[in-house]
Amino acid sequence: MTLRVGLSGGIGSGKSTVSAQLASLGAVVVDADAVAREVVGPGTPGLAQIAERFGPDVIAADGSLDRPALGQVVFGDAQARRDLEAITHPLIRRRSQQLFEAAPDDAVVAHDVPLLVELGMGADYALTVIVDVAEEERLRRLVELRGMDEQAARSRIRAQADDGQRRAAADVLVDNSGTLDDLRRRVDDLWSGRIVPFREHLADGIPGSAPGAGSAGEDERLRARVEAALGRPLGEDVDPGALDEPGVRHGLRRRGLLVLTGDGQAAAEGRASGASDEVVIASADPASAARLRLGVG
Ligand SMILES: CC(C)(COP(=O)(O)OP(=O)(O)OC[C@H]1O[C@@H](n2cnc3c(N)ncnc32)[C@H](O)[C@@H]1O)[C@@H](O)C(=O)NCCC(=O)NCCS
Ligand SMILES: Nc1ncnc2c1ncn2[C@@H]1O[C@H](COP(=O)(O)OP(=O)(O)OP(=O)(O)O)[C@@H](O)[C@H]1O
Repeated sequence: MTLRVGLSGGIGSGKSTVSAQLASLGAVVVDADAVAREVVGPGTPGLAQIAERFGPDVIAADGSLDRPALGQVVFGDAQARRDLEAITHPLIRRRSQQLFEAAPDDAVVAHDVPLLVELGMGADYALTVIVDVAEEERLRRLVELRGMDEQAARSRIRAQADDGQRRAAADVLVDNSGTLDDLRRRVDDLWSGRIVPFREHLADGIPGSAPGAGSAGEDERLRARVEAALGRPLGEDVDPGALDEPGVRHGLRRRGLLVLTGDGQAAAEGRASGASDEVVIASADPASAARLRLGVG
């Protein structure tokens, strides 16, 4: 089972820098901006639809998409941006799915997607990583280091979620307000401290202890985390369908919890309600023995 990590951040936050390092550490990176380019390449149906909606002014002399021209249109006009997204997002989703499926079974797939929060995609990932830098610093980097026009950068920032909304969606915040060296160390820590143990944990089918094997305090804390994710107290039985709801799954993962089938295998997405007549909730932290066994009511 691949471990899918969502990576996002505002424009200019350092996502590309982080995803390049994750790739060098062994992750398979699926880059939504690159996919977005591919699906509107010369001769594609995507490009034809854009030409139909936005007219010849956004097509360059060589027949390719004039990206700066289209950017000028859509980042100043929310309806035009929605129209563009209605064309491109289904194509981007389909192509990304193919790339996910092509990844080796035991891979860590890092999905670098600028609009993860805006599109409510948090529940798609085992871990959501947000690269965090205050807006004014991102603006400075975009203008000074990438030579972007300040007004153009501001209008893209306005088209995106704000820093608070992104932070609220994060399982892990990677602060990138320091130097590139600071960032490199943080990403190394993220890889060795969170991602690799998480993957090993999944691959092993969560070794070790039976439900109830944690200390009493640990088991109690686990129960409280599950109840917080569900938004209600747990009875003896739980409808596993309730655990499959995207908001709940996301809430469980944000609290570092994994849903397993009764035999201890990690439940695949949307399969907590599979064949088994019970589910087990475990802490994603390999050091914790706490397990909660829930009968299927
Ligand atoms: C408008 C386009 C042609 C401008 O192209 P350009 O080469 O100037 O920018 P590029 O695609 O490299 O994007 C750079 C950054 O702009 C921001 N951005 C791009 N699209 C959007 C959008 N729809 N809403 C908010 N921000 C966006 C992201 O931070 C992205 O990383 C292009 O961004 C586009 O086709 N956007 C629609 C597809 C999309 O939503 N892409 C985002 C990834 S899902
Ligand atoms: N800690 C840092 N200190 C200084 N410069 C940085 C730092 N992190 C990233 N940068 C630079 O800031 C710019 C933006 O970084 P990067 O391209 O990785 O961001 P991004 O989030 O991928 O942007 P986009 O949203 O446009 O895809 C780049 O020029 C990058 O080299």
